[in-house]
Amino acid sequence: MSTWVEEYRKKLTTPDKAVGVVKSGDWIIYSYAANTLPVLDMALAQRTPELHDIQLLAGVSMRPHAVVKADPRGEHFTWDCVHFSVIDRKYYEMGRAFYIPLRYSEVPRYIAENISRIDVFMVQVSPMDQHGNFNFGPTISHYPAAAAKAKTVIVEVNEDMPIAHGGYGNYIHISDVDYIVEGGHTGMPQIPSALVTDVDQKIAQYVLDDLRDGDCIQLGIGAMPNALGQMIAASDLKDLGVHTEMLVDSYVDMWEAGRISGRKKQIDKGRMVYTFAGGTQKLYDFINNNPQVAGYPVDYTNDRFIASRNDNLVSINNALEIDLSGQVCSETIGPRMISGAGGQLDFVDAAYSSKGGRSFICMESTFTDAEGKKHSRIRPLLTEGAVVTDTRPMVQYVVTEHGKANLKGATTWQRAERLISLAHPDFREELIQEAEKLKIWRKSNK
Ligand SMILES: CC(=O)SCCNC(=O)CCNC(=O)[C@H](O)C(C)(C)COP(=O)(O)OP(=O)(O)OC[C@H]1O[C@@H](n2cnc3c(N)ncnc32)[C@H](O)[C@@H]1OP(=O)(O)O
Ligand SMILES: CCCC(=O)O
Repeated sequence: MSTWVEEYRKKLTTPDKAVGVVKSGDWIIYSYAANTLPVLDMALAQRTPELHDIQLLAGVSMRPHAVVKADPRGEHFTWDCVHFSVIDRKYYEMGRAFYIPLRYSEVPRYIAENISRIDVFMVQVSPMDQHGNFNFGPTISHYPAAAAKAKTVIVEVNEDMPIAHGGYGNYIHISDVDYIVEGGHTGMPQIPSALVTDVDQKIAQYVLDDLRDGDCIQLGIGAMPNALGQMIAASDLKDLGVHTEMLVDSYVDMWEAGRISGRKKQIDKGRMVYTFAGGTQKLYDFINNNPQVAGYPVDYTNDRFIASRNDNLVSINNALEIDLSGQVCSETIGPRMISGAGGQLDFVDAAYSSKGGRSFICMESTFTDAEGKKHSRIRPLLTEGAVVTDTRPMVQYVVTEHGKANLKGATTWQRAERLISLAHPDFREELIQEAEKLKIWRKSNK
């Protein structure tokens, strides 16, 4: 019997016993995204009445949580998110979730330096290999930092979790684990690609027109990046590379269509680099035992100095609104949280820092509210309470279904002119009047 099998037996316990280590006042990190924990979460929820003032650091939830259901008023567990998924956004609307404003690249450092202690790290992993390693599967993110900081590490084994190859940090060794819980076949969360509209396709076409053979791409989340992925798959682009934060289904389409080779990358040549993967079974099957993909901690993927070592890095992300000076908001509607800063600014910065690189911030020019009223996403000023995700000196290309504009180095009047040309025609006159009041409209334009 190998040493690791013996150690496995010693550390194997039931979910109830494992969560028995939690005490009132503890700080806990829950693994997230496709590693959202079903079994340990259920066991912890059963202890709700006896536990108080527990901080749960989580976010990007891809399954609902029993601890939130068991404590709808947040009297026992506080839900602190590094980023909101649709599920976390629902918790926030219930008054149950809080946000930690951070660039995603900083999360490991925040754990190492800015949290005084982590009492427990609970993480979903794949079954142990013969060397005593548990693979983190589709999400590496901040898990190595969490494991290094936590006083107690509990792994929940999911028999269905893919084994993902990585650069480093994609495994935790049994010697660094305190308790093992066997979750059985708990499946993988299935996140279907967002439905693509004609507007998404028009926006994606403007970006596609700018892509060149050998570019190294980062696609954000949502329908437009998904549309672009499908359009790249159908194009004749070749030798694309991938250095991204999130891996989604459309990368599999691009790979299968022969668009991605990674041959022109300066680092991680030939490999698709990411920090978390979320999509359908097609994606989880693709990453399983595939040496062509490499999962890394987020302070590698999203670090501007590392990412920008790849020439021609092209970042393509979505935003919610932009003001006429070029400040981009991608995370709130006024003061209402929608998602988070995530890795947007990391990649806007990295792409521009890369030789030949470019960054694209994309948005539909309008938003239609529940009453059917259209609002321009290009606004004189950001909605009161909105936060700035990308400051105006950082922003390069902005794209809507009405065109594409480069804001780098543009004066305030050029920004106003270029952005108004991207606005929906119904709003252009009103925007010009507001630009005049803001003293960013040239008299010679009249
Ligand atoms: C994982 C990665 O993305 S890696 C890329 C780097 N990270 C980032 O870019 C992080 C910041 N960006 C993001 O979070 C996203 O790209 C977003 C939020 C800007 C856009 O994401 P999408 O999924 O395309 O947004 P979507 O159009 O579905 O809008 C999200 C929500 O905001 C609401 N919303 C959007 N615009 C408005 C508006 N002007 N007024 C009111 N509500 C609005 C939508 O109704 C939706 O709400 P719901 O889910 O409750 O129905
Ligand atoms: C976890 C961060 C997700 C994002 O960048 O959108």
